[in-house]
Amino acid sequence: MTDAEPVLEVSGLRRAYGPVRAVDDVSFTLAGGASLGIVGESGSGKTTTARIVVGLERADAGRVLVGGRDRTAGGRGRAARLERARAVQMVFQDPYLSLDPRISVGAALREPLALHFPGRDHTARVAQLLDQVGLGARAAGSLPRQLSGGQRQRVAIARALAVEPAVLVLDEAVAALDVSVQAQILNLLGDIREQTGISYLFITHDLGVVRCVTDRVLVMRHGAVVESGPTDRVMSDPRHPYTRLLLDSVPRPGWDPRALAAARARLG
Ligand SMILES: Nc1ncnc2c1ncn2[C@@H]1O[C@H](COP(=O)(O)OP(=O)(O)OP(=O)(O)O)[C@@H](O)[C@H]1O
Repeated sequence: MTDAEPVLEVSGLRRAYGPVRAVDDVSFTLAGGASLGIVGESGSGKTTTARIVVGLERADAGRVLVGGRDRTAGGRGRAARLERARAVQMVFQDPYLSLDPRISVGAALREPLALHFPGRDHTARVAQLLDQVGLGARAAGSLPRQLSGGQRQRVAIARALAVEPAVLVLDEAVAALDVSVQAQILNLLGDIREQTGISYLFITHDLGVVRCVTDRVLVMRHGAVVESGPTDRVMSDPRHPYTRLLLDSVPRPGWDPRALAAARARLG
């Protein structure tokens, strides 16, 4: 954990869908260069929280400050939306859905660059982004279907990084990948954080992922935060019974950090 200024401050967030309290008074901060996990079972409110943070969903109450600026109110105009998008970007679970099948990788990367930095030549930046996510410049000419699932997720990450956001929100970003590819993508995300000082908000149901890539974790249940703290402490000494239950019922056998470490070692 760093002592850096918070890049993201969320306080008193609430969102209900009819009688369902999807997000029920959620507060947290994310420091510059830090990685915070939000864990919880299906329906606990993780995705709704993430979508409010990036501006895809409105909150009934509460505040979202990014870089000290309030992003909760207003923000419907084009300039406000662009400004928010520059600060916070999101990577989704399924790059098949987030990448347009008709658009080449190079064009997909040029899109946000043209939107945010119009009138410039982005050729060098596209090559740099592909390099940053471990894809060669030749990938620029490929269509999504010509790439593997892991390569597509690398493209989605590159596109999210294009505008150099302060915060990347990753919603189950490795859940659709098989274990060895998950390990590669988690490694890549670790490297990118080290190189750029970007902050991550990592939404996942997978405690193995949390252990690998976060320094702090927030445990959600029924829309509320039941426990939070340094990941090591929460994993080794859970204080809330629900956290203990989650730890005792790791969702997929064989998906544990040792398997990840071994897969990483094999991949070099
Ligand atoms: N657009 C919506 N309309 C109605 N109910 C919704 C909507 N979005 C979420 N909910 C409900 O809010 C609750 C929290 O959902 P949310 O998707 O945030 O949880 P989650 O922890 O991300 O779960 P999952 O991992 O399954 O996505 C659930 O009960 C869900 O059914």
